[in-house]
Amino acid sequence: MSSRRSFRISVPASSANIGPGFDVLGIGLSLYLTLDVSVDPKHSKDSDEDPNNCLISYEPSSQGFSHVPLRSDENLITRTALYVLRCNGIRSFPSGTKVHVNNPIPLGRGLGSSGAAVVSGVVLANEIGKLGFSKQRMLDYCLMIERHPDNITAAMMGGFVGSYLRELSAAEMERKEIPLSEVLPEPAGGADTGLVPPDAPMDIGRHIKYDWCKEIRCIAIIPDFEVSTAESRGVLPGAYTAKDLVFNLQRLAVLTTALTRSPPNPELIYPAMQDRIHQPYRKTLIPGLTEILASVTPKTHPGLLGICLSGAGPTILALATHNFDLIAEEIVARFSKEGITCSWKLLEPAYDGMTVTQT
Ligand SMILES: Nc1ncnc2c1ncn2[C@@H]1O[C@H](COP(=O)(O)OP(=O)(O)OP(=O)(O)O)[C@@H](O)[C@H]1O
Ligand SMILES: N[C@@H](CCO)C(=O)O
Repeated sequence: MSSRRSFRISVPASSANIGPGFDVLGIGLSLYLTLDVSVDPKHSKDSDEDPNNCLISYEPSSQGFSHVPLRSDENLITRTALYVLRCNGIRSFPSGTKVHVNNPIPLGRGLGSSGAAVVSGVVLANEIGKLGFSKQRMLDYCLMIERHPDNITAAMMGGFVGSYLRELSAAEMERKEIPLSEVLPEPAGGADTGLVPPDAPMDIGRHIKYDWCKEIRCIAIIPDFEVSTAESRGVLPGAYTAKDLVFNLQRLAVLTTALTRSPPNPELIYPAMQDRIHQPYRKTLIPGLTEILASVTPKTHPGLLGICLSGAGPTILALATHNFDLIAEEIVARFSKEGITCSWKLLEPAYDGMTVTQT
């Protein structure tokens, strides 16, 4: 009997922060990274070319097709998987592993491409290594790699979520890979020294899934340039005034419930999506940001509920109930005045998050 296996992993894009919820709020969005995975020992020759037995390919229409690395210890998806496998005593992929990636999520635009890649990598290891982890346990591994829980939790769990990292003990903090400021800078677990990387602590991330008012849809206006999350965090200050913190906390408290109520109230939501913690500082990286956020309002554009920077930018997220084209075209036109071209997409929340299907 053949021991061939094949399955598909699907992980949604996400938008983090939603204005005041910096590093806290996220929404899974209906744009999916998929991995078609097969393990067939009869095809071991193909995968033997990779040091860890994994032949990676990308659909030509994928974002990043021309430049994402295809070596398994360099590609973010497979190096994440290798890290999880090695934590669990498995050094490499089984002979004959093939991973075909289809990625419609633009890279470095604030739509959670790295979060989706990390989630898919952890799930890949869980399936390949038959590790039997729950989504909650897989989140721990994801959070060892990408530290802010907002995109990761939305991608894994789906829907509209609030999340935080639990306080780590002194012993846990000593481990040099926690907290990582950004995505793993080095290949998984470093070079393959044969050492087992330290395992992820339990229950690093805590979350709650909110309801979502079904009339609200998500417009993503995506400029044609990248801002890396590292760069976009680099412009933030190290400390904030109590006034600015209270400004965000007050809005956050109202926003999470306002987005669940039907009919949604633009007079409550629009001001509740304002922020003083990250957006004002990121305007230096995103020409036109301040003007766009201030001038496209429910009064100028009926149907609009609220507007914010998506994740670390440069994508703008507009929440609306109707008039999607007019809202998107206005923002596209405003970016155009800055010499920036954009595309836009009308998306729904991805309520289920990551899924695995046997194929
Ligand atoms: N499908 C993928 N395959 C391989 N590498 C990927 C993939 N998706 C993302 N990456 C890596 O992640 C990088 C983008 O991560 P970054 O955190 O800067 O932006 P983002 O996740 O798109 O935005 P944000 O975190 O603000 O939502 C890419 O440049 C690439 O190195
Ligand atoms: N909360 C994060 C999301 C990007 O990963 C940020 O805004 O930097």
